[in-house]
Amino acid sequence: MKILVADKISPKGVEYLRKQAGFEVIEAYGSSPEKVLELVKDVHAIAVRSETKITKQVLEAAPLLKVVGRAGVGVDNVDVEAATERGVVVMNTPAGNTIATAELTFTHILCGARPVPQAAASMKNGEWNRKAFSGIELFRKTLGVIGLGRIGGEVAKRAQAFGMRVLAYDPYLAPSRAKAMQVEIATLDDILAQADYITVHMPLTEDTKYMIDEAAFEKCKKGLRIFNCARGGIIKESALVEALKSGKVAAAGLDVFEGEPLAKDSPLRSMPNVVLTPHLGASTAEAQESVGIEIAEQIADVLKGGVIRNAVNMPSIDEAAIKILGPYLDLGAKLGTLVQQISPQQISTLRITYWGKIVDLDANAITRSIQRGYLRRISGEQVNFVNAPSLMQRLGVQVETIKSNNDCGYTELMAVDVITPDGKIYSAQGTLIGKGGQPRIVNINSREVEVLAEGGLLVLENSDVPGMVGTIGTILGKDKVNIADMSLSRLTPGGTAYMVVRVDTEPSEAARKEIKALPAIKMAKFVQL
Ligand SMILES: NC(=O)C1=CN([C@@H]2O[C@H](COP(=O)(O)OP(=O)(O)OC[C@H]3O[C@@H](n4cnc5c(N)ncnc54)[C@H](O)[C@@H]3O)[C@@H](O)[C@H]2O)C=CC1
Ligand SMILES: O=C(O)C(=O)COP(=O)(O)O
Repeated sequence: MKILVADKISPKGVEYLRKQAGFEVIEAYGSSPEKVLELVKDVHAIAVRSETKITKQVLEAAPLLKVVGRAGVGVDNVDVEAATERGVVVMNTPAGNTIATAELTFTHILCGARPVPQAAASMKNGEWNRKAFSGIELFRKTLGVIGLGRIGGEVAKRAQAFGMRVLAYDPYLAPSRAKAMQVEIATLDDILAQADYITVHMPLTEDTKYMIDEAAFEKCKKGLRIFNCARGGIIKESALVEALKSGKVAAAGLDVFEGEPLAKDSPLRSMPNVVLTPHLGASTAEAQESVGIEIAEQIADVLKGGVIRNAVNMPSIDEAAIKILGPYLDLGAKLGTLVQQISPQQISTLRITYWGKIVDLDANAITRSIQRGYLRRISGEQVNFVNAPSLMQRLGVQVETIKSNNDCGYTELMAVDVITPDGKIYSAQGTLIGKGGQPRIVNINSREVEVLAEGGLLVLENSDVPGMVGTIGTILGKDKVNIADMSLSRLTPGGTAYMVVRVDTEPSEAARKEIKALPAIKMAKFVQL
């Protein structure tokens, strides 16, 4: 397995990857986009920070790629949608650089209050100027924290220790977290109107882009001090420059920019009351060691087929959950492929119902496994846990899941129904039986059956006439196909009967034709689970 370390991560992380049996590590930092396209052609994993861009083109140039690991938080440099479609897991390390970034933010806040960088630069110039560099205090001032997640929360704590009043705006925040943090929950307008200091800590999204623009600065107090150690573009740079010029903003501290690296001629570089750092939030020894080792371990786990942690494009499943979920994922995949093989090619809905104990499990993972099973014969090797939902969406199939509390007659049961555009339903139900959780199919197309969900199944619908079992047995015997298991079902004697025959090997085309040609046979399908 080949791993490309495309941005500089901790040597300990690289070392961890090198030590894994069968892993080959290539370190190539600062490569041009063309060089990246060349480097990825035979790699199974790529480790990045925020520099190397993993675009759609890069993903297309990497047919073996399974995982992109981001040693840090923001995945803005990765085309996550394209990765998801290609079944590539994108993962980050959400907590490893929280403190480092909170501390850098606080450094910026302090430098916004007291012009230490400017005073230090003047000392280096041989000056002794005590008049030009006076400041203000943080004590009893109001700090507006926009985005009270991991980093915003740590900044708020530090501000409280400095005796600041903290207002927080975060529309997704649970009131209990705000209460626990002892911050005042506010609207964005409250913050703009009341804050002496504002700091932003959210990802750059459609909602957060230019959240602080000309109109927002209009609403602020004169002399505002503002900081961005999250993502460039949350504060509109051109509006900030104007607000600094007019005196509306007294000081600003920026670690991130609309374009990185920041243009040499950016007006921000020459403004005296602005402190700039080149995206250093996560650049501490501790944070880099933490995220570097973490991402290396996460990548190794994925490549070895183990747990998937901190994926941003699929639910993460830990080791304990995998142990519990394993048999359900297997049963789900089998039911998915079974219904696909007994139904028409075009369907409009895949409806999944869970009963009993399964209702309390992480159904999201099982639902993905069912979709992966359904797509196995349609999308082949390309389908996996990551892209199964988006492939279903591309086919225009709606996926519905129902958790039912009704009595289903089993301790646990899952049903997969496909509904065709003209409203016909094809279905399969399964459960786990015994200590080891043996997967059993207990219903096909509303007929009760009882067969182990494994290997090949001959699913037959026939008129309930004497001698059918013998006839089928003889045809299969002639074909040297051994019967492992058989289940018969009928609603009324002499009506339509259902026969599910589990076979050790696949019947030949000739044998299948012979079965289909029998006058009593209404439907005959060979299904491979
Ligand atoms: N300068 C640097 O080197 C670093 C920058 N970062 C960036 O810092 C930012 C925050 O990181 P974390 O705190 O770890 O993330 P987080 O996910 O813990 O917190 C983000 C918060 O933003 C909130 N949010 C989302 N949309 C919002 C909106 N429209 N208005 C207000 N709040 C909104 C969310 O509810 C969440 O609480 C990210 O953009 C990350 O990429 C992170 C690490 C280093
Ligand atoms: O983790 C983040 O979101 C960061 O912005 C840190 O970026 P970096 O790893 O220092 O290039």
